[in-house]
Amino acid sequence: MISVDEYRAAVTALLGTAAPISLPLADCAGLVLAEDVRAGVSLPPFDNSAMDGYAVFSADVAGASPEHPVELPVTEDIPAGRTDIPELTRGTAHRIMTGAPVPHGADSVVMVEHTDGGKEKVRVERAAEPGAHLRHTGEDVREGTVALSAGTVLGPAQLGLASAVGRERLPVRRPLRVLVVSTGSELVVPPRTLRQGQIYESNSVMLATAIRGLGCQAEVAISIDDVASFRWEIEPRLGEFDLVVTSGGVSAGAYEVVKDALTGLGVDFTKVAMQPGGPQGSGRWNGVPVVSLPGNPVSVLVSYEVFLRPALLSALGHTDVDRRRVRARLTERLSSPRDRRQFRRGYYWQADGEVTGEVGPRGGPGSHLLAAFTQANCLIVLPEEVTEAPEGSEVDVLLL
Ligand SMILES: Nc1nc2c(c(=O)[nH]1)N[C@H]1C(S)=C(S)[C@@H](COP(=O)(O)OP(=O)(O)OC[C@H]3O[C@@H](n4cnc5c(N)ncnc54)[C@H](O)[C@@H]3O)O[C@H]1N2
Ligand code: MOO
Repeated sequence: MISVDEYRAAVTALLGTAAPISLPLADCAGLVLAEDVRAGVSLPPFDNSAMDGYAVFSADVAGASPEHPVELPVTEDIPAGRTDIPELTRGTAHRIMTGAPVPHGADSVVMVEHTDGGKEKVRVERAAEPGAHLRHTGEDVREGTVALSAGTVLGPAQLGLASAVGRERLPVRRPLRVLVVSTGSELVVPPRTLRQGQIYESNSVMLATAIRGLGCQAEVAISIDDVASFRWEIEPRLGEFDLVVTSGGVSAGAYEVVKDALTGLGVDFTKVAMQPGGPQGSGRWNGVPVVSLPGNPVSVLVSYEVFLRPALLSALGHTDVDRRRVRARLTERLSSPRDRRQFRRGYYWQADGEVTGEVGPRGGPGSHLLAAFTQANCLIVLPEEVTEAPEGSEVDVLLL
């Protein structure tokens, strides 16, 4: 039997780190930048106005007030997008809009609200400090400096900045292409009619959803419990994928299709000291990483959380791969098998003003209780040495 931490490290090492690839910004959401990105332009690229109003030389409107307005001729109109930059002559004003380039010779902008809004000539009713309402070249980012550093997770702000400094594509860690294989002769896909002894398939939906949620690609295949047909269906497709994740067929029965098909081909099957999710397999099949999870749906999701999610995040270049861990008081007594780390589905909440939250189990320990998982927002972690956790005791909780 291998420990949870050892097995998690083995799966993370198996997946390694994805190579960099250049992708259009629209395909980069949630991915991790593989190299530093330097700004192709300064931000702002030119001195520009922060307000709609009039560009002036501040000394020309010194002392202006509603009682003693200063009148200036308006000699230019500068909307945003005007590409020539005219010069402001002392004693005149240019009408200017937010984001438009500030003319040479102007050192401030008077908001339109502090004028009569005139087009030919303008009455300025308030003095302007030098520099008022000006946004300076490079105030946000200087051309040539690192705007986004390698390892940055690309969300809306980061992708917006990439576009603002002139990038159309970015070097990112390539999202893994994952083949999710559900095994079991009892499996039927909705809306086909169930016969006695059959069940509707759910593992591939869970895994593909979770994997896609990280920014990876997932395709799904379903195999019956027959070694020859499992190999025949999956082996020719291995070259299309960076990872194969199977579920089912790994424990001790007479028809363990995944274990029987892949033992001796580079995939090792073992027991991990946890519950659920004890029976696991991992290795390479024709060089392609394979992670084989047990078939029970709750075991699948818990195995995903404990092993696959951190390994996939790490492969994608993330450094923060762990769920947030908090301490919480148990609302009821829980028991756990000796020498196994137990992960129970739970609901965590923290009352206003309380330092420590509370957590209650959702459903029992059974790894077939998928409906209870849908009521959970966390996993309660009962360590290997714990067999009893009394009501009111503090436990570790992983927030999902
Ligand atoms: N004698 C032993 N029996 C079992 C052991 C053991 O150590 N000794 N371990 C148990 C544990 S723990 C688990 S977990 C399961 C794992 O078994 P398998 O990985 O071989 O999974 P299956 O037998 O194929 O399926 C288990 C269960 O899950 C259902 N299932 C499978 N795939 C799907 C799917 N895609 N969608 C929905 N449900 C699925 C399947 O019908 C079974 O009910 O073994 C225990 N037995
Ligand atoms: O390990 Mo099994 O996953 O307990 O149900």
